[in-house]
Amino acid sequence: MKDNRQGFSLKGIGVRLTLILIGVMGFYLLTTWHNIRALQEQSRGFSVLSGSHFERTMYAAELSRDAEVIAAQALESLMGARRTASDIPPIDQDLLRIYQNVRNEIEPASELERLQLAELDRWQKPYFDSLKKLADKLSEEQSFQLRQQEKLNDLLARLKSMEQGLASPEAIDPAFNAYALAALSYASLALSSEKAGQLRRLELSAHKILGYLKNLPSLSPFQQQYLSQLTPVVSDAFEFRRPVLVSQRASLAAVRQARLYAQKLTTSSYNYFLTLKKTAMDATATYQQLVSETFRMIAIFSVIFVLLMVLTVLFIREKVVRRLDDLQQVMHLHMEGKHPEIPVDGEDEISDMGKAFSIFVEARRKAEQELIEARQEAEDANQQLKTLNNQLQMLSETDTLTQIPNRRRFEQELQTLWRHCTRYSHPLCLIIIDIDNFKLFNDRYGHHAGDHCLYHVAQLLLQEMETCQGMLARYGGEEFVVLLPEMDSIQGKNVAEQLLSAVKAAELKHLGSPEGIVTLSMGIASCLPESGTVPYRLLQRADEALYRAKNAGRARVEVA
Ligand SMILES: Nc1nc2c(ncn2[C@@H]2O[C@H](COP(=O)(O)OP(=O)(O)OP(=O)(O)O)[C@@H](O)[C@H]2O)c(=O)[nH]1
Repeated sequence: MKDNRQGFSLKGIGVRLTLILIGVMGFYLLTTWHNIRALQEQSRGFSVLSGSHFERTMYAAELSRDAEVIAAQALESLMGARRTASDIPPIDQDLLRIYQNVRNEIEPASELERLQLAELDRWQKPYFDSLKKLADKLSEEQSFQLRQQEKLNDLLARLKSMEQGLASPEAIDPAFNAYALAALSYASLALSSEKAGQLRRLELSAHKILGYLKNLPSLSPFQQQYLSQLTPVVSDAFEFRRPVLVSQRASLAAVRQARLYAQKLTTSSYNYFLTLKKTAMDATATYQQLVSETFRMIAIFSVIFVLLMVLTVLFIREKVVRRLDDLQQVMHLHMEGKHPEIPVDGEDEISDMGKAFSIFVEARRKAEQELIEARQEAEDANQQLKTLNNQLQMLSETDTLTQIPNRRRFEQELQTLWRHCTRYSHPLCLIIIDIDNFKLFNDRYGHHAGDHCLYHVAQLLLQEMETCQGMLARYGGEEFVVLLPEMDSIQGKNVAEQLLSAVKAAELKHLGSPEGIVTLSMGIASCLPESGTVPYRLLQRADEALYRAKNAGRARVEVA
């Protein structure tokens, strides 16, 4: 059995639609996969950004802040040391530890970061060493100040005592008193002096006054004793202040050193912070770019997807639905008997349907054509049969020799006219015609000539009968008969005379006849047929009339 199913072909509408749908679905899966990957990439980037860049940036910020706090605390310590010897806050060891912990958390992520962390580490040790040195210095200064406090109190008491000494009754020289008071003032100013140069200038001034007082010409015993006490007090004041200034200068230098390192450290950590911040900003920009790219791709894919779907719908509408509608319409029109052109374009299932329908229509058209032709042939055969039947009928009712109705036909017509005239009470006239001396004609001219004569006479009679309504037939042998419906004997006789004259006028040669030509004898009879009667009597009467015409000499008409 033949398998009519089509194999795999790209021209098939089903295969094409399937491929299109697979393509659209594949595109959809591809774009979805791409978007998922992009989102995963963005998610990972964002995790790195938040988990690494921002964390390390925060560490860098903490580092910078810790360095600043430690530096500020060191300054605070210094200020406290200058205010009072008992009020020096210690440098917070926790901050140092925290700073170190934060630093340990940071690992460089690039060459630039590594260099910046190296710079940070470069200043880290000197900075903390300087802080330690500062702390030691401040501690040392604290103990130094505690030791100096007693000396200071003693010195202040001695200065006060010397000042009070000038108010005794023995201090009567105002100039001496003024110079001594000036020397005491310089000594007092030395105790609050902040700079070594200033201290030296005050000391020079004080020693100049003391030299002047010693060189006075007439010093009283009181004045000599007072001067011997004043000179060590003034010298002690300057000797006391000098180490204090040295100690303060050393502390200040330690603070400046710590401050310098702090500045270096904070600058390094701030630079590192700026680098990490830039890295984080770059990562954020990259992330934003990825997001923008994803949105752009999604928008492009969506537009392409929508376009593909629209094209698919248009393709289905144009290549399937419209063609199916057209084919359906054409099929309906064919079913209604119209014959529009069947669409068979393409090589897919629909065009195959059109071709199959076209083959069916063509087969049907051929079948109908064959049916029509068969019908036509049948009709032709029928017509032919009818003609043959008619011819047969004619032959069966026509005399072969004379080509006029034979006796059988005559008798049928006689029965018909008999009934007709009976019904309508019309007369019916009958003429029997006999060729005179025909035996002699045969004998003289031969039977064949006799046949020809019979034919000739019949045709002459037939020709004459065209002018009147009636029927001519060969009754048998050389006898003819004429039926004249609705005619009486008189009218019948006129017709008979007319027939007689016509044959006579033809002058058919018959040397056996007294007149030398073919003549006719006729017997006429007519009647009003009645119901229940038969025409036999009418025939008999016409025959009797013919007999009389023969006996009367032939070539004449006799009426019954
Ligand atoms: N040639 C030919 N002769 C026929 C035909 N039928 C009859 N006859 C002849 O017609 C003749 C009739 O002769 P008859 O009956 O004696 O009559 P007749 O000779 O005509 O004499 P009347 O009738 O008395 O005038 C016969 O000789 C028949 O042979 C026919 O079909 N052909």
